[in-house]
Amino acid sequence: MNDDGLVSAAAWGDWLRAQIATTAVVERAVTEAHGLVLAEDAVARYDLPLWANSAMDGYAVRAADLGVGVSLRVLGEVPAGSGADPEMPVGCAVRIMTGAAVPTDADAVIPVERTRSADGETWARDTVQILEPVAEGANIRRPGEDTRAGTVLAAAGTRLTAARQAALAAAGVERVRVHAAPRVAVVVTGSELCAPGQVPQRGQIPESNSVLIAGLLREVGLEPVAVRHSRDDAAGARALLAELARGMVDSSGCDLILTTGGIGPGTHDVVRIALESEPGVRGAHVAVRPGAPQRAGRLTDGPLVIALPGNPVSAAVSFELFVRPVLLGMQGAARTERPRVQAVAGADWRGKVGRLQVLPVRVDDAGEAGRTVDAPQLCCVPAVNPRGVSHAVGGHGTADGYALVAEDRGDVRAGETVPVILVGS
Ligand SMILES: Nc1nc2c(c(=O)[nH]1)N[C@H]1C(S)=C(S)[C@@H](COP(=O)(O)OP(=O)(O)OC[C@H]3O[C@@H](n4cnc5c(N)ncnc54)[C@H](O)[C@@H]3O)O[C@H]1N2
Ligand code: MOO
Repeated sequence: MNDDGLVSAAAWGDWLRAQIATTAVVERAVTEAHGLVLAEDAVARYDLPLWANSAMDGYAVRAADLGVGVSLRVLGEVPAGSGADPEMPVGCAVRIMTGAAVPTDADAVIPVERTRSADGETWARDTVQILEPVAEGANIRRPGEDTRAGTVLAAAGTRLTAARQAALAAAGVERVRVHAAPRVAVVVTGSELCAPGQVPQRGQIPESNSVLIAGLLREVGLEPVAVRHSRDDAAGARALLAELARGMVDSSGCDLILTTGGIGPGTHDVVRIALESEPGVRGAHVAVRPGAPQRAGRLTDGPLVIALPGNPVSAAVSFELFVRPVLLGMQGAARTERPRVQAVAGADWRGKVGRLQVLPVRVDDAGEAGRTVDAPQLCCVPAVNPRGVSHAVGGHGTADGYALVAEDRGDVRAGETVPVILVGS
């Protein structure tokens, strides 16, 4: 790959992946591991459910004792959390609550609604009458019917979502081995940028890329270790990158520096100027719209740097296509790309053969495009004007996803199907 040559999006992604070093493997409490990627399989320690337990508030019974109008002697009560296992002679019942361990002698639970007490109260004290019998096994959640002890609940390479974390906690897994979260520093560049809340003077704009990139990092479970702004001053930008590379952000340094802006051919494009002398850093014109200019590589004895274009939508698209997979790859994730869904285009738009087009779209399941098809399905319409995407930070904020129009496709016509990455929920 030549510096500043035209490369496909796939080739640029492959080259970036080849630069990745996976982060250290560390042990964490399951409760502290949300969003991290498992370095080893996590195996259920307990059966789920752990005990035969009741799915209903009612009476633990022997199914063979039941019949319409039959009365059973009530021996007592087993609430959830009780360790009691009362003996149940024939013709007896025990009040039992949802989640409570079912007595060994019982083989069914009859919901309280299918019973009557002698005194008209909901719950019988001494004798309960059966209104509608249940079959053997009814309303008992069997040990291991969900998951057996010894089952791999989450394989190495899996990211711990809240649901996976909860599954591990429920199955008695206390600690997991995970890849440490990559430490990411963010640098935005541009002398035209003013801080949020400051009133822009002529030529200035409110800075938004740091909000975008820090937020996208949080959406992938990472808190940036530093967010800095460099003016368009080459010496200052070089000094800031060197400072971050030396690990002066905090005592532990960073694994990745993400920059936005300043990578074009302009006289003030300071990130390009600062990185041009770095032997491990490559620049390329990637065949993708938006997000064509890209520069990345490893600083000498230092972290990986990925320099994204400054246009806000170009930066966001570049993050989705190139940075997110790198962040997950650094953590050994088995899956580094989001799934794609098919959606019907609700409008015509122009494409360009030879470029992967990544168009921010609004997606719904009954929108304008729904009228062009018989069955309800996902529809997408451009969230920005397809002729001017890269700067359209406002329209981009209304998008739910990115339509991906392949390099060989060109124009898209209403009613055609396009793959979409959903990002907005
Ligand atoms: N002669 C050429 N000019 C440009 C080319 C080219 O190939 N030849 N490519 C264009 C494309 S495509 C892109 S993308 C941009 C990339 O330029 P930079 O990465 O150098 O970005 P900047 O010039 O610094 O900024 C571009 C644009 O984005 C705004 N911006 C930058 N940072 C922020 C921020 N933190 N928050 C909000 N907005 C930001 C900036 O004001 C500019 O409007 O180059 C084209 N030009
Ligand atoms: O590549 Mo630029 O990101 O099209 O606007």
